[in-house]
Amino acid sequence: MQENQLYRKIITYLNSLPCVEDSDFTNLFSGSKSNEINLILDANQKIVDNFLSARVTWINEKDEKTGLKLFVLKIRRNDKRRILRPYLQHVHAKFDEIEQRREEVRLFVNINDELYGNRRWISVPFTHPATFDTMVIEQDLKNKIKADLETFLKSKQHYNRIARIWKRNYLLHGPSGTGKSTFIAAMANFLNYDVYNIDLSKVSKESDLKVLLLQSTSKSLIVIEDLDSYLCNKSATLSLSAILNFMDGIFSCCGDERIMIFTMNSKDQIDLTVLRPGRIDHHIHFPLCDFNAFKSLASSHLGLKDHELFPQVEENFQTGSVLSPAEISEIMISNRNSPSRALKLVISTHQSNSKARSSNNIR
Ligand SMILES: Nc1ncnc2c1ncn2[C@@H]1O[C@H](COP(=O)(O)OP(=O)(O)OP(=O)(O)O)[C@@H](O)[C@H]1O
Repeated sequence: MQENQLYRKIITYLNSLPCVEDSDFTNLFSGSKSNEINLILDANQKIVDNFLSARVTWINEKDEKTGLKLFVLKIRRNDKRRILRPYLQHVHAKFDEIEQRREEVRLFVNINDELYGNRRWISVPFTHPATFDTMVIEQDLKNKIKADLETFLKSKQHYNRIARIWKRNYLLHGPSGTGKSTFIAAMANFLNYDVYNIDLSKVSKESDLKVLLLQSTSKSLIVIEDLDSYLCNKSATLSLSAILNFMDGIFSCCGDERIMIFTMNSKDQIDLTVLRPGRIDHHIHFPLCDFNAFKSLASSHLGLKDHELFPQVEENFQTGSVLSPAEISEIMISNRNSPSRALKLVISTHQSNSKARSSNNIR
């Protein structure tokens, strides 16, 4: 069942009121910063608000039979006509203000558990430190992506005018360990968007996929990782048409200002209908490490701008790229106290991977 967005807005609004501290039972939760404590309204509590000199009462209830949580709103009969609509508009506006101010990005994962009732997502604060600055990708490409995202953010009217849904779909493709997941984190931090990460193995039918979209919010990244392995898996439960509908069907238009991101190790085996514009608007390739990428990693991980072993590393890289940034990064992290050892290991790993690759090619 779809989560009632108005319910979410009202909870957020009420939890922001100073009078939440006056209720008899309030839950205390630690916030994303170490010294932050948030008060969250408990069940069956009454909150009294004032609006345009009228008293407004909210009671937080739970329906015993259905388990549904609901709010009862009480306004005096004489005030109702005068304040009901403006008051609800006020709640909407305050909610938008709170969302704008909210710095915390959250990571949502889909669940398939009766315990959570109708909820399809659970979330935790998203604290991944990646930024575009820390990513090792070509500077030109980085600038293009940032510009594309900035244009997207300012394009609400443009999308409206051309009758298109305000969303953009990205495909990140490249071998394992080249930074696709890290890039998603950098994108979320750049946009300050929540991340909804869909695990398709927990989705058994197309309607569940639609509910997941309906229960996600605007200003979000909707992510499906390793889509190629799902599409090539003969025992996958969702059909190709379910995935195509998800990518740009009618349900993908609920909520706007969204970015969908799909990752693949390779798009070679993928049906072209998956990749057509609208389903994928922007393709970004994540390659294995070349010498320039290696130098960026050496600078950020080892503080090296140059080293006597650099020419030898460069010579190795000229024979082709066989190491991912993840592999090089790991070598550098484990040997950060000895840059020379780190570089020697990069060279020897590169050589052994190259040998393994060419003997595989011969066979
Ligand atoms: N281009 C990159 N820039 C900076 N760090 C990178 C890059 N690529 C990989 N890394 C580092 O390597 C690790 C693994 O990267 P990541 O998980 O993003 O790769 P991936 O492409 O998503 O891999 P997979 O396809 O296996 O999921 C991360 O800790 C990340 O910091």
